[in-house]
Amino acid sequence: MVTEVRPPRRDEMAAYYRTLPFANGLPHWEPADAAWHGGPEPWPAQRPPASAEQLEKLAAADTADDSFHPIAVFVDGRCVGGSAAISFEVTVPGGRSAKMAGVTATGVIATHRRRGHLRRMMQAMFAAALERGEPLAMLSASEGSIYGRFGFSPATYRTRWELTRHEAALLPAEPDSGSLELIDAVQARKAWPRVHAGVRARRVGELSPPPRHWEGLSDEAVGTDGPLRFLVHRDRHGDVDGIANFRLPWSATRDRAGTLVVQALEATNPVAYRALWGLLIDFDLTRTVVAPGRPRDEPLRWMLTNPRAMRITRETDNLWARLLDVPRALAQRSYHTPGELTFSITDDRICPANNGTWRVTADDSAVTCVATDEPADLTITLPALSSLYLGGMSADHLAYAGHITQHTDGATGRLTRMFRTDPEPHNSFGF
Ligand SMILES: CC(=O)SCCNC(=O)CCNC(=O)[C@H](O)C(C)(C)COP(=O)(O)OP(=O)(O)OC[C@H]1O[C@@H](n2cnc3c(N)ncnc32)[C@H](O)[C@@H]1OP(=O)(O)O
Repeated sequence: MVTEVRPPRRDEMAAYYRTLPFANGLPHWEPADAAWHGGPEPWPAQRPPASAEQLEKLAAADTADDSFHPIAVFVDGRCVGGSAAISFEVTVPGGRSAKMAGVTATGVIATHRRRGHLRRMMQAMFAAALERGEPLAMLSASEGSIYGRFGFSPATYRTRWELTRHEAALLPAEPDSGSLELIDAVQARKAWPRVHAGVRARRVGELSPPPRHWEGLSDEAVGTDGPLRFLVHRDRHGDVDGIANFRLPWSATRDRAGTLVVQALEATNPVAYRALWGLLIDFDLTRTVVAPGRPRDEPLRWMLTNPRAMRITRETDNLWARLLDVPRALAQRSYHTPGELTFSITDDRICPANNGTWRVTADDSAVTCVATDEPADLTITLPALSSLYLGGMSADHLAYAGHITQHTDGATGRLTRMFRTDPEPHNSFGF
């Protein structure tokens, strides 16, 4: 038996896609419409297996895309598993962009599972990412028990919240000198990249949009979800500084009728943000507003006369991070308070160059992370350091759970103060 792990050739792309759940018509693990978006269907319709034409179209698009790096496992020449890394940039604390390998579309066919094929693909993807100069990898996990063993750990969270229209009103604020406008999908495809670029520059965890990311925006209705509608805010000069995508799904049942689903909302300043929400939470003929995929620390809460009107109805991990090159990744971000910290990593079996003792030094002008022979202030597991990287997780809690062992008094507190970011990291779309 000959096992090969390598990128699929162009003529092998259809076989590669067929190892992935989506191409086989297998159910998505997340009942997106029901659980996240509040749509009227209890479960999204089963998708049929992708047709040969669809796979061919996908192969043409993916092979033309330089940021898409597929990997596959072949056993005796037959493709039995696949995955891919997408080259992204992610905003890290301090506002710089770090190169990142986004691992996605992973599957091993049922007859070949638990033989180490995913492990082989991960190793190959990590090595290729390091060669491309990407010091970290990220993914969203289908099952929470799979990816910790590869060094991944939650780094951002997302929530779904609901609000009852008659319970919610905005606190008074200065009059808005800008304006709101409903636009169509063609205009939205132009407006989104500008607003997103402004938001991404300032939001830790936000990703660079992949090629063709905004092309999917359309005015057409999808099933009972109703068409996507687009609302923009313009500042007093007429420039778009905020945008929202929302739906008013049709429903046969009275308790679900009148729901407005905000699928995305971004603004580059609080005035635009407030104005967009102001209209959406008080939209005629609606009763409930549902917002999926939002940050845990949504500022809207603090703009309401009754903060309790906004109820979190779901929360889950979003991006899982994995540092591939610890010193390089840590030197790319900045730190909340200046300081110096020495820490050891001993548990990285896949990227053993990360094992050792490192000293990170941050002052107002520069950050360094170098190997050192000095005694370590603390020992931290690679997944825990990966969780802390974007600054949204609690070092105290990770220490409490045994992922950090302190050797010098006060070292965990220093880690907390240096690594923390405010607001929490968030990514507005996945991959
Ligand atoms: C980032 C994304 O793309 S999320 C989408 C992931 N894909 C899916 O969930 C589709 C359905 N699942 C599958 O196709 C496969 O089960 C995969 C891809 C998740 C795993 O592939 P496999 O080839 O079986 O994994 P592999 O044999 O390399 O397993 C490596 C380790 O992970 C463990 N593992 C793999 N899958 C799972 C799982 N679903 N739950 C718990 N542990 C798992 C194995 O037990 C093994 O553990 P060990 O290192 O302690 O021995």
